[in-house]
Amino acid sequence: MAAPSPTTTHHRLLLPASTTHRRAALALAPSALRLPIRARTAHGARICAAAAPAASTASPPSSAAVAVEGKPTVLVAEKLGAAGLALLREFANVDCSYGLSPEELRAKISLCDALIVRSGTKVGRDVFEASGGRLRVVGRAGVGIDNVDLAAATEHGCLVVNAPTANTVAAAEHGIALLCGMARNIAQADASLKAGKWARNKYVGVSLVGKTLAILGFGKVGSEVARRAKGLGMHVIAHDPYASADRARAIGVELVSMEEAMTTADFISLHMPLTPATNKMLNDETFAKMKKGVRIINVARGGVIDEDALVRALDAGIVAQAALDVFTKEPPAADSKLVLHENVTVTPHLGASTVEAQEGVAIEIAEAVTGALKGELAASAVNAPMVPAEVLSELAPFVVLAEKLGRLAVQLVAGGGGIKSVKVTYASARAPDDLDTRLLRAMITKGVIEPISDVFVNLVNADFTAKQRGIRISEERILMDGSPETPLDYIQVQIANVESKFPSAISETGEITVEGKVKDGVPHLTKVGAFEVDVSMEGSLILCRQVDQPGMIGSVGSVLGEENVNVSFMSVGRIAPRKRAVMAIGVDEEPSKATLTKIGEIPAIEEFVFLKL
Ligand SMILES: NC(=O)c1ccc[n+]([C@@H]2O[C@H](COP(=O)([O-])OP(=O)(O)OC[C@H]3O[C@@H](n4cnc5c(N)ncnc54)[C@H](O)[C@@H]3O)[C@@H](O)[C@H]2O)c1
Ligand SMILES: O=C(O)[C@H](O)COP(=O)(O)O
Repeated sequence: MAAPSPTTTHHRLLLPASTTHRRAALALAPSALRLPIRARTAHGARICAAAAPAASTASPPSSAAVAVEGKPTVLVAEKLGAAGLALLREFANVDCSYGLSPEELRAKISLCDALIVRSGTKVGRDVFEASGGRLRVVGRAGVGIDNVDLAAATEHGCLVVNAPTANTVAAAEHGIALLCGMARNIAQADASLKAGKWARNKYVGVSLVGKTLAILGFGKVGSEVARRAKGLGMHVIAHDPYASADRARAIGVELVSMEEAMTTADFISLHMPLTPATNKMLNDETFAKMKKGVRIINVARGGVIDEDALVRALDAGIVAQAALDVFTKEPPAADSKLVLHENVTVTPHLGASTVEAQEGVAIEIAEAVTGALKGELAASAVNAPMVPAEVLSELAPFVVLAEKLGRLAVQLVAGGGGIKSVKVTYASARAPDDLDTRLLRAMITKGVIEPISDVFVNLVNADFTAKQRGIRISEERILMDGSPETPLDYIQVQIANVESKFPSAISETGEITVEGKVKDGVPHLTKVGAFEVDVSMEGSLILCRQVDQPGMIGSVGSVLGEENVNVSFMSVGRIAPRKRAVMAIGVDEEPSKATLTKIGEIPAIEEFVFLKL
């Protein structure tokens, strides 16, 4: 007979919480998904689950203005609009500390639940390490997240959200301003006149009408620039490997190859993110292909241009002029040849800097950060899978089932450290491409890993954590007959190549197997090994394998009754009458070791296990 081995588990939250607040968090606990969602779908945004408790008790930084006990602490490291700050203050202790050195940021961060930055603060691995696990959300008040180490954030289970829409128009307007200003030498002529000169012949410009503008990166800003340039009478083409040709056509823009963009454009405007693939995308080789006298505008990121190569192209006359808002190093060196070049117009990263955009960005990021801290769903998560709101809402009960099945399966393993392979089977009448299982997989992973480790698993770090522990999570679909209205018929979780402390949980094919369904919105355990049972998955569970004979329910029930342990449900699954059976008993209270030993001593009971759901 297997020795009783109660497994103690804590229901943890999707995002790390301070230990002292786990109790508060429990109130939120099905928590992982609190619906309805603060809808951002008006922007066409998709939504991803992130959850956490609303509070943390660690002392807030001394500089937080009114530090209220029990509220989370948000460090705002760069200037943020007043409306956003007001929203944050309704919910959190807000510490506005602008211009921190990297050392100061590292020193403060372990006292903060969330950090809000713009492009001027580098949030590297050192910051996540220094946070000691407390930092749960990084909010980028703007679009570009190249200053945040996303891999490190993910590894630390920290959600990164941005404000992707509020500064689009401002950036596009700045791009157009630079385009027009450069074509007519506005900045140079202004400086010349202020220096006492009247140089009418020197500053003859070029016209825009009829000229070809190539937009590289046809996303939000790129397409707004295109619309405006069309209004100026320009012929607009765009290169973007991921953009839809239909969307481009709808605004009269032709999508072309990089080669065609390089060789035909009179003006080139850059609007792609800085990634390893776009780093130094304009370089000696690409400048050599351009039309002589091309003009370049960059309001994206400095790093997408090889700046030394641009100086060479300007000196060689390949590039007639450049207008730059962004630089590889910001601020650039005072003696930067590029900045000081007479054919270059510069602004100090002002693309997003309009009053309207900054208020919008501040509100957008404050909503995203407070929502994530409250355990709501982040529409603008950048390091977690995005799941559409409607999908989340229908999957919500299956998410709870998924975590409980994972939690149950791992407790059945005799010594959990050796788990290498978890197989999940989803039985559904839906076509495979009509069922998004990423969230379910993350929750099963959470259920499997948390009881056997100290790590917090959430939607952000589930896949990473499983990989790091050498656990392969594989998924399989079974196509059922029936109505595709319900997303899933059942979920099965199997753990292969392990021994079980309840050997009856091992199926004919050799894996620990548990299966469950959602009935009336409640998760039910419907199969253990080869035995069919039907118990709702709440509280704790005793599984017994016994000889199927009369009086077993009464015998176990009376042992539990002697200790005043309330039985909430019972179900018996048997292979055949009077042969082996598995009895699943739900209990409201945790029985003492002595009581569990007494159950084990009932003669017909061959093995049993106590499990926490
Ligand atoms: N100067 C500023 O103050 C300012 C303000 C806002 C945005 N930005 C920057 O502008 C850029 C664009 O912002 P957005 O909001 O339009 O982003 P976005 O994600 O909507 O658009 C970026 C586009 O670039 C495309 N792209 C990716 N790789 C590419 C490649 N190799 N070649 C061509 N296209 C590629 C993507 O498919 C996408 O369509 C970002 O770098 C952002 O940080 C700067
Ligand atoms: O990526 C962005 O949103 C822009 O570059 C704006 O950056 P900022 O918030 O530092 O102005």
